[in-house]
Amino acid sequence: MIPVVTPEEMGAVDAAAPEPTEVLVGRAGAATARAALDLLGGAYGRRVVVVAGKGNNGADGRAAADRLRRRGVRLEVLDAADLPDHLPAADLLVDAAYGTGFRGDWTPPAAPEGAAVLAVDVPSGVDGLTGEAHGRPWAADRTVTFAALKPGLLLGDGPSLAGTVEVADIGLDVSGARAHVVEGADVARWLPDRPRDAHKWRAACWVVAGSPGMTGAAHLAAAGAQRAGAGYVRLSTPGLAEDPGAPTEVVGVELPAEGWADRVLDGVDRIVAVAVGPGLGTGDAAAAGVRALVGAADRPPVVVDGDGLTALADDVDGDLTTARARPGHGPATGPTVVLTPHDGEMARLGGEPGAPDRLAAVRDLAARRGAVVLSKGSPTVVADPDGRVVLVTAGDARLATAGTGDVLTGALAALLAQGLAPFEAAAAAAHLHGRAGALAWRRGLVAGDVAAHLPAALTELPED
Ligand SMILES: NC(=O)C1=CN([C@@H]2O[C@H](COP(=O)(O)OP(=O)(O)OC[C@H]3O[C@@H](n4cnc5c(N)ncnc54)[C@H](OP(=O)(O)O)[C@@H]3O)[C@@H](O)[C@H]2O)[C@@H](O)CC1
Ligand SMILES: [K+]
Repeated sequence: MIPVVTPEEMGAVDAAAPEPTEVLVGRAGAATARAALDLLGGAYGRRVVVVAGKGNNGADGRAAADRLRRRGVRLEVLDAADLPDHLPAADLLVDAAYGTGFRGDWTPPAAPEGAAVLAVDVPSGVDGLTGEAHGRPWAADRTVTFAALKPGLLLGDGPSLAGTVEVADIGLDVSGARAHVVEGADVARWLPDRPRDAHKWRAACWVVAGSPGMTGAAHLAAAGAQRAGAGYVRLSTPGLAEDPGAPTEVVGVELPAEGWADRVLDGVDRIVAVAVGPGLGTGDAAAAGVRALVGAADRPPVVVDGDGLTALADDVDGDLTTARARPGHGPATGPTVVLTPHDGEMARLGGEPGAPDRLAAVRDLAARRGAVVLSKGSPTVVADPDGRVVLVTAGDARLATAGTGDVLTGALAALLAQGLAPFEAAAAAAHLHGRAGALAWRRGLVAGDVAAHLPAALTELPED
């Protein structure tokens, strides 16, 4: 996992560093110079303009300039506070105006025509916490950031202005980071090896979703569970007797339209995880069923999505979502519920979509609900009530198509059923789901394709 540290947290890391700032600035300058040389494809005779501010970000840029000059690069260092209307011609512009200490607005003259842009730590003008661009920052081809990623490189305008982001180690200890970006190697580590005596019940899950006449979401959730490695998928749509459209290998079990939660709880003996909510409808019976199931003391771990989340809207303090899973089912401690809201559902749950500090907003909701919260978006953010946060950058705009959320819900249930703890299951599901979308077609993608590509996403994981 790649650590993500807010500007404020970075200040504390910096204050705790045993080395003086000049030493850190020297290393930051060296890393910047290396990235510059890489972008330039050489040194001698290349023209580089460094725009440097008066803080440490500017100091990093000046330190890089010294190194580059010694390599024969033709350098001009310009003061960010006193820029000409037109910047001199250059092969590379190094943006070291402002870093995490930026405030206000930054509307510099245009970058020299044809010059590559290298941002130091964060593109100047981009808020290191929120990713919001203030003014008209230069769009970088590459950003070299120090010690850890900053949220502002991953959120808001950050990703489109930062270009390719590289984290340079400058000797700071970021082991206390509370947020991380998930990588394939993490997911590989979390997934259990398939045991030799694997039998279908080992990773059995039950999808309770859909409503009579509206079975698409249920089918997609079931397919997501199948393709993310569930050994057995049971599917029930309350009030629906026959479901000829369900995926072939799914085992249909009939549930009454009302009072179905008791029937589920009676039948979960060998079921390791339950998914509830997609397409269930917002009628009273559906909502009562969700509440009874989620609030039951003896249920397996459960992932709640879609209409299931609406049913939990009033459970503000998490009385239902903190119900303990029964012994032997799910983790002995920690949360046993995963909530997977998009922004609208997040607001319904009392969360704050669009909050400037998105990581804190998701973390707060998880703490209040006593549940893992997976906030869908770009990136997807997963928080545990204990304060841990991961960002999943694997997905892209292609996933913003109807039904992909249902696939994610099913995949998440399958990972819970394979024994992952809720936080890791949510992070892994979001990663695999994002990769499945990326591995599928560039255009014309439908949700079923995402499910169909989950095995490819699992297969491409590095060997643990
Ligand atoms: N963390 C670490 O451990 C390490 C961090 N390092 C580096 O330090 C960077 C953070 O440095 P920093 O704190 O000095 O802040 P920085 O971004 O240079 O800006 C603050 C200065 O700019 C000014 N200023 C701001 N906005 C302005 C505006 N719109 N227009 C005009 N002026 C404006 C502001 O002025 P003031 O508010 O004081 O008036 C202040 O003087 C970080 O991003 C990384 O690159 C590494 O060197 C090594 C280890
Ligand atoms: K910068």
